[in-house]
Amino acid sequence: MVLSVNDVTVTIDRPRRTAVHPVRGVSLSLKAGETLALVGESGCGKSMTCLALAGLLPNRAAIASGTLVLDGTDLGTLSPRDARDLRRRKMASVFQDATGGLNPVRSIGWQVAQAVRMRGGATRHAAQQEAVRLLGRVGLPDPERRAREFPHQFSGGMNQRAMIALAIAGNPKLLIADEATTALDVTLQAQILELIADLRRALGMGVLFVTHDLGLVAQHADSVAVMYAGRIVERASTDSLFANPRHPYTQGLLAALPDAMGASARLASIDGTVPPIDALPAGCAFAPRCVRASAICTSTVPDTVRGLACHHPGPRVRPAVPAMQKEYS
Ligand SMILES: Nc1ncnc2c1ncn2[C@@H]1O[C@H](COP(=O)(O)OP(=O)(O)OP(=O)(O)O)[C@@H](O)[C@H]1O
Repeated sequence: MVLSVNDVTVTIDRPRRTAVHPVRGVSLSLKAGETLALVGESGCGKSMTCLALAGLLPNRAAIASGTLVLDGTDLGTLSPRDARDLRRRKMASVFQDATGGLNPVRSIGWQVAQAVRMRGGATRHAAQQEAVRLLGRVGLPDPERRAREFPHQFSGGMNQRAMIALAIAGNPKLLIADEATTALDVTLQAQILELIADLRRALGMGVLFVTHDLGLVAQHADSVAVMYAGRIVERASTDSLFANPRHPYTQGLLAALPDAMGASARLASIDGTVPPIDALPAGCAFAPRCVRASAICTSTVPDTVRGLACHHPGPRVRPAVPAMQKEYS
């Protein structure tokens, strides 16, 4: 396993108020070469999960319990410094707002070359050449010249591409991409996802990606974890999740997909909203929005059994949305 996340809870301390838990008992695993998509509505805890894995939680937020095993090493057994080093060597992350991840006083090429050297141990010259090649691969025109430029000379989209080059430089074992390509135009987004897929296949990189786009999930992910109010409510292979979602929340998300045939672009969003994390209902957090909720749902949090956390899992009641075909294997 490239990554095992076991029962991880993230706590945010709040001055003079009770702490909140944006991530609650999350378990995930990722094999080499596998792509796992993390999906769910806004505010479900996807970004907090990624930040926890990447060691980038904001102030006052921390992993309160659970374990993270990265490429065979339990990060909890390491000193903070060693944990940071291990993460730096083995994993890379790209978030939607890229600019914060770049150093303003170093050229783009220098930064990518540094990442190549840090992970791969290449010579300086080879790392510089590799940096130019990577900048070309993420779609930067004239990469040799662009490599000498600084982040402020780049547009937002170009910086996003530079961040992706930086992330995949030196072949990390694990790539965490949190809405990493959302800001890019559709063609470039497709190119970058293809590039990531190439690297995944060629180098056995594990990819955890967060997206709101279920079409991308169908095309690029091997498996899917559906998150709701800080918990994983359903985990399954992409094929089985799209063909036979079992959790009412997953069924709601899939029903919100426009008809794959384009016949009706019905966006039937799920009634209600995600509860705020400081006012979660007792029992299953989805119960107030759930068509199948019964008394037990409002009193008892469901255990996760074979990847499903639901008291009443079952086939969907709505008409089926045609399963989307995977474009890449
Ligand atoms: N610093 C903070 N203090 C308190 N609560 C926070 C803080 N940061 C985030 N949250 C809360 O944590 C929860 C999870 O947020 P998170 O950003 O992980 O969701 P998300 O699923 O990634 O949403 P999106 O798709 O919009 O990025 C939300 O309810 C959010 O309001």
